[in-house]
Amino acid sequence: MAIQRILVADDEESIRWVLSKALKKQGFSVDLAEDGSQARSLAQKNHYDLAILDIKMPGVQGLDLLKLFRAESPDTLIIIMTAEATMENAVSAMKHGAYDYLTKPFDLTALDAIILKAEKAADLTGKIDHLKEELQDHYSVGRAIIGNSQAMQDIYKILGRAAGSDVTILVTGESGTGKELIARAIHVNSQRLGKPLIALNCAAIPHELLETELFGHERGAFTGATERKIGKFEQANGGTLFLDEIGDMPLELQAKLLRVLQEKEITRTGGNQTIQVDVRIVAATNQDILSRVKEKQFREDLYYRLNVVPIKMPPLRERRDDIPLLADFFLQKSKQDLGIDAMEYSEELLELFKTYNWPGNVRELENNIKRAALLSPNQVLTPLDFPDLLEGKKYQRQDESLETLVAQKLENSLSQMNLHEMDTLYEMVLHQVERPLINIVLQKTRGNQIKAAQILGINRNTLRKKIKTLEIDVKRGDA
Ligand SMILES: Nc1ncnc2c1ncn2[C@@H]1O[C@H](COP(=O)(O)OP(=O)(O)OP(=O)(O)O)[C@@H](O)[C@H]1O
Repeated sequence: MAIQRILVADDEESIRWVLSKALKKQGFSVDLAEDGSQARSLAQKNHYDLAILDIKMPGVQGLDLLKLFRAESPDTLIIIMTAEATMENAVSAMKHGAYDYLTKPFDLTALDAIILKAEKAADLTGKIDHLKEELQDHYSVGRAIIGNSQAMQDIYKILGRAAGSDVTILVTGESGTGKELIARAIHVNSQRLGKPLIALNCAAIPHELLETELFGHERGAFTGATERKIGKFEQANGGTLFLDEIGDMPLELQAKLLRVLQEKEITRTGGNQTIQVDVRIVAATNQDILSRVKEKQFREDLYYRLNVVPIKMPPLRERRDDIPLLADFFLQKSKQDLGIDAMEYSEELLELFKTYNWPGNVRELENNIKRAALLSPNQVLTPLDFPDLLEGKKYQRQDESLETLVAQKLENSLSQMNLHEMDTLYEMVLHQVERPLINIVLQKTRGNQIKAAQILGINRNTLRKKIKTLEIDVKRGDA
């Protein structure tokens, strides 16, 4: 990751002008903000490799911007500009994670020296990130596929036969049946292991951006293309490209994809150079792709080009034999993640698992088990720990719902208070709910705040603030 895009925020026009000129001359792309609020909205829209922020600005101050960057874009390097070289300023900037600071007035050689140092740091960070990704890739690409049912064994056979060659594979099946897992297994079992496995979800990206996402673009290819972008095809060169939800690809792009697959070369948008690519394609869809072909929404020629080897993932309800194995696997995983030793299923629950319909397939089973392991105070999990499944089966006992329990408790407590004398009731009640909630989750995660924030679905910083204001003892996990 070299430095390409820089944000300069200063309310003095002359400083903006000098910095912008000097930085652009060195080939950087530069955005300017004349106050803190403008800087903040630019930072929310774009990613900056480096931000040079004045410490004192109207609107949001430089140090607050610095904190914002640290929280939302931690890899952006920050240089703070201060008018006076007071120690408080410098210390405060560095303490909050600034990369360096400049004292005004500065000459451009001081700026050059800092930029050069920052470039080296960015380069190093890029290398470390790359190594981390490689390591992560190595350990996560080959995630275990669980299942011994006949249906899964048939799939393993096809996988074994087809993975080693470069044939294109089309994986179909309902959502949550493990299509992405299969794509990873294909990559891991091919000669392309060690090369990139790049995934693109065609449904998650707006149609108009999909083309440049796949093939990249040159700088200046269209308004807003301030930098060259390398597309997924080039990123996957030598490896595998997993095109998820291929059924959602717009027709014009299908034609282009077909050409690329035949010619094995791409052209970046706005460019005229053809680039050779050696990429193995695994595509997946949860739609009935043949009906899309009949409706002329999916090109027949592309369908045949992708569907050289079809793999159809069976829904979980059609391979119920695998349910106990999967349930065990996910419970072990949750116990490990949460640091719990003892927890098991009741017979009744296993029966419910086997008879439930699982419209969300393996993903639904996995998520339900994770949630129950986290929230249940019991060592033996029963159907009551799985309200979603009971709701699905329509025999949930209303009086067990959390809301009803809280309402009863609240009514009891409030009846013993003189409400007319209260002035912070709302806050007091919220604290009393928040404190035990955060405590329980912290206990389950053994004080790991990153995991706890993830489980609660709140920002790490928000959790940190709450721990402070609610005076929760993190080590012990109680107040
Ligand atoms: N056989 C399996 N063994 C272990 N875990 C599985 C299995 N099948 C699916 N999973 C897990 O279920 C979750 C969903 O799987 P995956 O994302 O591969 O499904 P998908 O079919 O690609 O879903 P979607 O169509 O919604 O993208 C993942 O967390 C995955 O690890």
